[in-house]
Amino acid sequence: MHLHGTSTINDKGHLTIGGCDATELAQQFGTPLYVMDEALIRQRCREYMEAFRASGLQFQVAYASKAFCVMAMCRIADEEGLSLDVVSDGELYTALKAGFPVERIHFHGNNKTPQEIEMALDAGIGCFVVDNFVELQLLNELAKDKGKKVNILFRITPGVEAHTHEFISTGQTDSKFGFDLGNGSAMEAVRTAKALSQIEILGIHSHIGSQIFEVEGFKMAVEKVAGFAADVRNELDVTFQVVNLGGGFGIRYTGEDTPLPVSQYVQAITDAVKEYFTQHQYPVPQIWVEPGRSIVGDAGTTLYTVGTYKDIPGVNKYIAVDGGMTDNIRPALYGSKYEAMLANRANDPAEETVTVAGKACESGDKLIWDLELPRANTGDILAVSCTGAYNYAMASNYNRIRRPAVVFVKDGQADVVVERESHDDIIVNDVIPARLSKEALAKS
Ligand SMILES: Cc1ncc(COP(=O)(O)O)c(C=O)c1O
Ligand SMILES: N[C@@H](CCCC[NH3+])C(=O)O
Repeated sequence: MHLHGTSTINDKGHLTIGGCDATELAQQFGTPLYVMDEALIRQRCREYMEAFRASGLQFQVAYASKAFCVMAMCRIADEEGLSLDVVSDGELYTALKAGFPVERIHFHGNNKTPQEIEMALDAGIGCFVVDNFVELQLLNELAKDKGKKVNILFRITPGVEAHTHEFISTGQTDSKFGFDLGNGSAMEAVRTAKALSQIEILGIHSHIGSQIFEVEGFKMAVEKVAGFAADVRNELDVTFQVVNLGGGFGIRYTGEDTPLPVSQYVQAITDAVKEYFTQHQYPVPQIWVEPGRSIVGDAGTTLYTVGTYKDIPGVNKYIAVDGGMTDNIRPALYGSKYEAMLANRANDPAEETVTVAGKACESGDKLIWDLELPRANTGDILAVSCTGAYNYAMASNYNRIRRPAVVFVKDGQADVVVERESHDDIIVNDVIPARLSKEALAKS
């Protein structure tokens, strides 16, 4: 397993993260346990901020909180000077409760409810990334009711097609997100918004996909956005101050992944912005981005306790852990690959290839298909790396399995930032109607 961030092997042959012995963390906090390397999260935030500072452009780096949204993470994003992208009232509530400055929060989503819009307006949100015509009208009406003006970016689908880069999957025409550039609806959206009394047009937004390694897709998006901005200025006399290029910067889950350093993504984007906007004699706008995975992904490690072992001679060997698809749905959902090791026997040589299975009642509940490991024993601690993004965020209570705790580790200190769910948490929203109570049944 590749050792990310502050991870090392200590003289007991144990994996350590943030100066904490992972085997001891497992004992202290129980498993499954999400361990987040705080120094690595902060390092990634700083890499973005420094690369943008070096570009000389005005910018905002908005952490895409969908990747991992808990109050402690909002505090780190705030301390590091990032903005925040939220996509639901739940993420907004988390950020506000964490004291995140509301003017640096951006609200996304293709189907924001009236209640969500009102909550964001009441809070005084920094901007809405408007996705469609229904939202545009609704936003204007609700803002009028409240006597407020509201800043917006238009989310456009730039038509950067999947056939050029298979992984670029949200920027194409057939997408549930945004106003299409090619069919004229993006231009129509700007025309409509210009006539709406409460709407302040700040700029434009494009997000082309996730876990992207090359810079070409981003450059193509910038080229399209710059051309569109120039057309809008000519046709409608509207100048965009902000161009938001979304997230999608890839990370290394396994040796098959080949991400670039953050600074190279940022430089490619800022260079493209300078080049294409200057070509159109357009004032170079502020650049915003929305990285999620690349801020928190490789900072996360999940610790599990190995339970059962099953050898099907000549076919497969399974080790089962005390979590699985409920804390990491990504292998089952996308076929995602991960690396792992025995945290308590880090120096033991690999002896066999196993499939790591979860404990959910579902054949597809597998975390890793072909892991080289020493012969694992019941009670060993399995560490799966790169689980910081879209793991806790997408965790479920399937089979009424309780969601794990999350700890932040740094300089030998471990702090719980999310408590493990209790049995009572599992039933907290359950209601037994009076007619189904045991007493009522006894009477009938
Ligand atoms: C609009 C938008 N912004 C930002 C992100 C964050 O993407 P990533 O975690 O790949 O950086 C996403 C998710 O893909 C998204 O849909
Ligand atoms: N949840 C996805 C990414 C979706 C990005 C959100 N637009 C993942 O785990 O990789």
